[in-house]
Amino acid sequence: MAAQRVVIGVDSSTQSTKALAVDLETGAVLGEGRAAHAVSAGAGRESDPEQWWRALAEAVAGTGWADRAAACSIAGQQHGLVTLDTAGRPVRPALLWNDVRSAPQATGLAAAFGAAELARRTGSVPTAAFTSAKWAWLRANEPAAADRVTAVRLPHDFLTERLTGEAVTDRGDASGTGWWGPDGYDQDVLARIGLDPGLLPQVLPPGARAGLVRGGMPLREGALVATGTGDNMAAALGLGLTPGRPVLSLGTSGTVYAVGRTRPADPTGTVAGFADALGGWLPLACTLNCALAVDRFAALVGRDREDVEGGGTVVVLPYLDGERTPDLPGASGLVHGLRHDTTPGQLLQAAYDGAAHALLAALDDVLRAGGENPAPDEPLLLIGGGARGAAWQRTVLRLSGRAVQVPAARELVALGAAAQAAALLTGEPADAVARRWRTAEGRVLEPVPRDDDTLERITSTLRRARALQEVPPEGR
Ligand SMILES: Nc1ncnc2c1ncn2[C@@H]1O[C@H](COP(=O)(O)OP(=O)(O)O)[C@@H](O)[C@H]1O
Ligand SMILES: O=C(CO)[C@@H](O)[C@H](O)COP(=O)(O)O
Repeated sequence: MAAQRVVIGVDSSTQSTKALAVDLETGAVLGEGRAAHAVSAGAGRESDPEQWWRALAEAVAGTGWADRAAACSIAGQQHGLVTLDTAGRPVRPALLWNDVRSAPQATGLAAAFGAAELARRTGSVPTAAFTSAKWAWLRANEPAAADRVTAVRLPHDFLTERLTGEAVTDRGDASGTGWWGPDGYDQDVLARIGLDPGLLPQVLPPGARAGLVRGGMPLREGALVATGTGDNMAAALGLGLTPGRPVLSLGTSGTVYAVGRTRPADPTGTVAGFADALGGWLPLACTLNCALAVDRFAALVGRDREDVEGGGTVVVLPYLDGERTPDLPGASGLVHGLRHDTTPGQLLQAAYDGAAHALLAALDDVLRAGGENPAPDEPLLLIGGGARGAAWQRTVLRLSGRAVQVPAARELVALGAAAQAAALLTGEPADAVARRWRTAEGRVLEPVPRDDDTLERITSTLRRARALQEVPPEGR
């Protein structure tokens, strides 16, 4: 009865699709598949949703269980604007979470409603990342394309709908649109950006079934499909996260978050007030430049990513994609404090430090926004591609001053999706499935004294460099 025992979880994230086939009882990973995505360069960040669909087929085939799994679920990068025509085909490439061209539209929305009022309504003050700003950008810059749109989806909704034929989403990913609040879609925000609510998917309750896999699909016909969710919400499920336990995720984006018991509404916009994929909240701060930006910096200085050196006073703000935390969408990379004796290894270490700085600074705000008390003794869970790197681990230990736990399980977003799929079969909450699978277990790295001098040097450089960084983003 193999079909009863195995579920597939998918992470369709910025750089790739990753799929895991997981044993329902034990959580053992039975097979893995992966396929890369292309992201546009230049002023914007776009990807073709058809490419995600092909990558999904390749990744699930790679698990070896696509034709036998009993249930599946798809998690995806948050916020992306997927626009479809009457045939369900993309009208244009998706505008991704790290496309900063929509910054003026985000500012316009905050000005129209008031930042505090938007935080009260939708949980968040929108930045360029939010789908509401992206739709407003499309309306302003490509009105003919916007007029052809008959359905608006998030990346994971698009893939779930292709599999099932059902136009549905979940509260976690919906909370990153900027047009969803506790009472459902916010009609005033939608009216302001000129988006017909009839174009949006239905928000299903936590634990609901999205539908069944249709015939002719890359997964077994009739397999159950869970709602899926945003990648950060899925990782929270995948860790079996309980309230107040902080997570730092080092991927293309850097994120810091914790499950909260109270609904966040940070009027400063540093903490996004997301919902989780269950009934709670997931306050989160996100940077645009994390592991990918540091790797790019390593290539620039001609070093392997682990080839770092301590010492020196150079500061790097690695804002290669603009930045979201702090909200400087037009910012660019900046090196300050170079001396004759600065080494390439010190420059690279400074890039790690500059990438970690804002995330760690936001950690306590994230906890407070969810109604939790900061608990400095609680080990920080470290996940995402960067969590495997020794230089990243040492950087986080040194700049946080706290213990760090690195789960042995690697693909926590895909595991969270798998837990959501498993929950459809067993009736358990998805986070309880993940705790039963012991997914968060892993090495705990002992704390070291916090390097306050480095943190202060970065804070001070950031403050003095504001005139250079507070510029409009390139592009329309
Ligand atoms: N062993 C490693 N050590 C340090 N960094 C790594 C390692 N493997 C991957 N990375 C970094 O992780 C990034 C991918 O992270 P991941 O969380 O998979 O990305 P995504 O944002 O697409 O979800 C890569 O761009 C790379 O910078
Ligand atoms: O925008 C956010 C969170 O608000 C990002 O975290 C995206 O969800 C993309 O994630 P990765 O592809 O880097 O995992």
